[in-house]
Amino acid sequence: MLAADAVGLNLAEVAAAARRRLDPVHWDFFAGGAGNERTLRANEAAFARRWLRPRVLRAAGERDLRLSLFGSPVSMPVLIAPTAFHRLAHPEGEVATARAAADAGTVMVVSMAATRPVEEIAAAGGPLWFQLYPHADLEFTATVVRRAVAAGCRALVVTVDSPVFGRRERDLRHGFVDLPPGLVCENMRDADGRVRPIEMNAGVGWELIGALRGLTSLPILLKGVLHPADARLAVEHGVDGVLVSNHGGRQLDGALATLDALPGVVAAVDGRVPVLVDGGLRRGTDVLVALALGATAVLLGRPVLWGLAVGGAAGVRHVLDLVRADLDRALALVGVARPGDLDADLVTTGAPG
Ligand SMILES: Cc1cc2nc3c(=O)[nH]c(=O)nc-3n(C[C@H](O)[C@H](O)[C@H](O)COP(=O)(O)O)c2cc1C
Ligand SMILES: CC(C)CC(=O)C(=O)O
Repeated sequence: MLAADAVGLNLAEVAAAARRRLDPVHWDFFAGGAGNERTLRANEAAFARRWLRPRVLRAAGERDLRLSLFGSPVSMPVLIAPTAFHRLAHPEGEVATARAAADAGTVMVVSMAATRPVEEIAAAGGPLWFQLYPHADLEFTATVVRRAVAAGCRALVVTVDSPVFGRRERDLRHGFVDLPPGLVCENMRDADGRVRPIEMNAGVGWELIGALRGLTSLPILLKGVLHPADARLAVEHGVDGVLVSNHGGRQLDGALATLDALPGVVAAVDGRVPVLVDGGLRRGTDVLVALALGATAVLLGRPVLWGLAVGGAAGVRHVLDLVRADLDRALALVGVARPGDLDADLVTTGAPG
């Protein structure tokens, strides 16, 4: 284990430690967002606008954070969001992240832009889900999906907020356009073993869901839904879960903060499938607010990369442990034992005082 004071007492301190260790170009790739980074900032700011109205004398007792998601049992409603290029943060890359996820008993969503083969990531532990960018070439998509399924991935997370690539000016300024020599997107190999470039696909429509259903019987989640009408369409097209996300502010700058989008999506979905959310969660109390507003679980993006940069698998584990302990304490302090028992009534935007 890492000494807590060596890596940080909270995620902001872990981020600061990561920044000291990382190449500034890679720090900016991880930390940055699109355009003016309004959405990037808004994700965290949305949590700062919520206040908790705890209940007292509820005799809630010991907390129990466990739940089961799409057939994957998890020890807490906090999962690892898909993020690209973990080998920029640590030589072991996604394998270290997967080991931490397995030790912590949670799901890691493997990015299609992972820098370790999905088979090696799976060997480090599970459960894993696999994130997919919808590629124009369905045959290629089929190759990738078959490989992820064979490796043991238990759900597909299809990213739909990226018909084109967001404009990330930090990367443009640094001229960071590709992985350094020696690193490739190991899961972008076609049937002949050649690595394809990551491609965005502006031509894809709702027929995608049916096409993916033809490839796999795995649960399908849509990642990147903000509009209630799309949430409704997603359910009508038979998706198994909706992930409210604006890609950590890296795609459409000016897009709504995910916490502000969440209640509309939850209302539109109306309990028919689980709603998950990511973006800007940095404290157990943030997790609690998202769950109270209707999310079944949340995902962490950047904080996992900070932990990885600081201490490999132990660093990621430290991040997950911090959030778990913080969530547990926050639940006790609002008088609730199980995340599923949280209620929107505990959260208010009312100004304090
Ligand atoms: C460096 C980085 C790389 C990312 N790569 C991917 C990716 O490959 N696929 C994807 O669907 N989302 C990707 N995302 C978005 C995350 O899955 C997630 O939506 C976002 O990071 C959550 O916000 P947070 O970083 O504030 O926790 C990436 C985010 C970051 C920061
Ligand atoms: C480089 C991309 C493939 C991944 C990424 O940065 C993102 O999805 O935000």
